[in-house]
Amino acid sequence: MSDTTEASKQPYQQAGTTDADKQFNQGIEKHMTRNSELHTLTTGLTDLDELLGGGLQPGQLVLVDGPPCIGKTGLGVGIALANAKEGVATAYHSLEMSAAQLGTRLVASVSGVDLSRIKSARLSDDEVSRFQAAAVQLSPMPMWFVDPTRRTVAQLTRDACKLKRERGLSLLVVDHLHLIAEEGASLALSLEMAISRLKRLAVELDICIVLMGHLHKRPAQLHAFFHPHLNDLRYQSAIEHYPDVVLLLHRPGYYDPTVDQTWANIVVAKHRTEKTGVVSVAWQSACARFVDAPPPRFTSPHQCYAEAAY
Ligand SMILES: Nc1ncnc2c1ncn2[C@@H]1O[C@H](COP(=O)(O)OP(=O)(O)OP(=O)(O)O)[C@@H](O)[C@H]1O
Repeated sequence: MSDTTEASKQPYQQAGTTDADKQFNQGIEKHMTRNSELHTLTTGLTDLDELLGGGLQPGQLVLVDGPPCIGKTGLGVGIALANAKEGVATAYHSLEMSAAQLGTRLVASVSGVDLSRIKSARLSDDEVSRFQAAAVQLSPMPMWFVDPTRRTVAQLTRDACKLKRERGLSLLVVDHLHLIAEEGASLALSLEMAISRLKRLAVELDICIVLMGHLHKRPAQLHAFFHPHLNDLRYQSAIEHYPDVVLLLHRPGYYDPTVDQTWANIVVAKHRTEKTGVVSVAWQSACARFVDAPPPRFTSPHQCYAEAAY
């Protein structure tokens, strides 16, 4: 008798009995085991970690966006430091700063010493000891700076694979997207290709990639009073498809000198598996870092509206 019974000819089968169902159930079990083994990566910011469902995950591409000098590098350095401190193998690929400049940013971020005072070498005794303590804290951390002359995704991929193989890389910060060149492609195509390839790299190496971008297109006059949204970014199709998480930086004081200059918000504008929302943090300009902060005190009705409007 052939196996073409009535049941096997049905175009559908009872839920839970098909091969696809079995594969689905096995997939869920595997996913749950994997999740319990996953090492969540911190952002270094308590409320942000909470909103992100515990933090960032291996395999994720995280896009951090905002206008020039809003603090993208500050956030990237903070995420890299917070994880390297925990022993997470971390690489920082800055395409805009030398290793020495990046080193200065790291020391300022750890010590809280004013960046301009470090650069001018005019430090008080207290600052010298904080600087030295930060350097001692930094030296054993598993953090690598990637050669800033490596400017294509292919070069970046080779370096990341090597670091994964030799050092167990878990976190890669790429600062920033616009400086990655894809030869022979238009800017739009080059950026979309870079975003998609970095997503693939994150999955293939099972690492978290934090990518800084500047894809904002919103008119500046609105920025002080409203949080940025996902649809304020260019290259929507790439943004919709590839990053797992999109963080938008917003500092009302960036646009309006009359408001509290430390007040900053991080908008989780996209998250593939968690809810979106906004967290308030504090921006410390002198050492270019974000730190945890209590909820902001509203100093004008416009600022209240910015909170309520998201
Ligand atoms: N030497 C310094 N002294 C004082 N503030 C500084 C110094 N260096 C940086 N900052 C602060 O850090 C801000 C820039 O932060 P950051 O470099 O993280 O921004 P960004 O968004 O990464 O900039 P870009 O778009 O140029 O990459 C400046 O606007 C300033 O507030």
